[in-house]
Amino acid sequence: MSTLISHTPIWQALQTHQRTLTAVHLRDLFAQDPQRFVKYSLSACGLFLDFSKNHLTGETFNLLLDLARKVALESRIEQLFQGDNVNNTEQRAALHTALRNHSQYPILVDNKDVMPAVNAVLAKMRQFSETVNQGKWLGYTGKRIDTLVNIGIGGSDLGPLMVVRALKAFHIQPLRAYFVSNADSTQLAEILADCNPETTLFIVASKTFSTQETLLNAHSARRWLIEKLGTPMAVARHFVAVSTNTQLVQDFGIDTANMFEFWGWVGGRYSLWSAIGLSIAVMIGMDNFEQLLAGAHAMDRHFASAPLAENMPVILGLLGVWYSSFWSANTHVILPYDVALEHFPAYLQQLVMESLGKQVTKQGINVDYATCPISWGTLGNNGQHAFYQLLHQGTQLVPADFLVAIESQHSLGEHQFAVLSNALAQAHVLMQGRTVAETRETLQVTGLQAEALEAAIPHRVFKGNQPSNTLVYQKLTPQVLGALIALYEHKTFVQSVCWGINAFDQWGVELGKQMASTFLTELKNTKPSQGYNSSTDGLLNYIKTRLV
Ligand SMILES: O=P(O)(O)OC[C@H]1O[C@H](O)[C@H](O)[C@@H](O)[C@@H]1O
Repeated sequence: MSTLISHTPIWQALQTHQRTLTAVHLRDLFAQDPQRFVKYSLSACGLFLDFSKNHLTGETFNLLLDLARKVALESRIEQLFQGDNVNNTEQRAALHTALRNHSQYPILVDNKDVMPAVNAVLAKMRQFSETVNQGKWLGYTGKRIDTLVNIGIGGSDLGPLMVVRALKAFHIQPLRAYFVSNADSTQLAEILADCNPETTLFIVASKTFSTQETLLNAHSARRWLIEKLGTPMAVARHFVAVSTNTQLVQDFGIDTANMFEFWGWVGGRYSLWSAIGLSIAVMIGMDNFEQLLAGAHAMDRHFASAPLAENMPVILGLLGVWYSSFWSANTHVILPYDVALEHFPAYLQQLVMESLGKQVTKQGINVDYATCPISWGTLGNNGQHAFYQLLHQGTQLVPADFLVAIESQHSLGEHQFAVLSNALAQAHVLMQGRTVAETRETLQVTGLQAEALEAAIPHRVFKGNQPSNTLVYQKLTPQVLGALIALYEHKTFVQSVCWGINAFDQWGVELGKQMASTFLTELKNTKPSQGYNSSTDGLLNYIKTRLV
């Protein structure tokens, strides 16, 4: 599209419609329509979505669907799945869906079906993970591997870390996994202190194999191993690599027989389904990894085939656009009521903000509407005792997603009732609020004097009207988790299509990296730094004189 979507009648219709809704409280929408829950909820792939607690009427829904049609969402979804150049600034496809294509339909990239290569890597991952799981992959001194250390950052860390932690109940014993990502040596040093060099396997995960933090950590880990085991020969039994760059893997000193390949058309933040998920495959076993892929594939099929009005990622994506671009919601909070999903909000931050934190369209035109919200969140139960105050009585509109497991991974009697009642209570109160009259009524029974009672009311009123989605699933299995992740991937894609932006590049991270390499040289240069600006020069020189 050459013009901005904001200059079309449908966008303007949504703006006008939004103004009519600002005065309508969510509780009124429920009062007006007893069918809201039935109308605005649906199931797909083991997930149940209630989106009725949103600033949404039948008219809103229709207008949002018109927006989806205006941006030709259905054909854009088709293009994504068939391997078109959807990532136009890098001239490539974004085919994470091919990695979990359990239907095995051919997917062509440059006229070549990618499925045989995908299947070959999956087979290699199976063979490797089974060898490790059966205790047949031996370290240099002949001992079985019991510890994995994944060295990677960004998409080569957040996805595998999140899934490995989420599926702890499925871990194969006696394996344990660590994740090293940060350049601060404290992280690696503390992990190595817990590792036995004879039984530790390092997975160096990097799409480019040129990421500063990852290479630093990989080199330090290799030095540690050689020092402990006394010979560089040990590296072959204790290091494997996952990358698209064979040459750099070889240059690092890892035998390509121990390399697991993936491809340029897999974006870093969409890569946990590829060999980047090797730590997952080893920790939960390849059969469970396949279940994760199957869950994602089921969501892919749903996304590609369900009508727009019954399509879960489409609905979530349209609501995302609705709040960012029309309601000025600057943030979106993710609130899992499932400890297994502790790392899900952090994982989503990269998926959402690296994909949608863009200010120009795919054609390079500056947008004149808000795009990506700040994505944040933490375990809901903990958040209640930390930041929910702001959600309830602050001044900002904060759309929320409640992620609710009916069953915990480990059942201990009463606990799950507490979890579920809290999740339901928070979503309810955020929407419903408590009016002045209701607050007064509540306070009257406390026997407060009239004046004190009136003074107390404003502090105890809840405006409510905070929108939320509630996603419920029975229990987090590999399959459910696969579907959940794919749901958010596709939601993100839907938003990108509506905003006309590229969800698959990340030019915004480059300049900082380049500057860091300039400042690395500056820090090592004993002469005073000058010529940047007084703050940067001042900080460089302050730190340089104190470097030990
Ligand atoms: O996998 P790598 O090539 O090491 O990249 C790791 C990460 O670094 C980059 O800076 C990108 O912003 C991320 O999208 C990527 O996931």
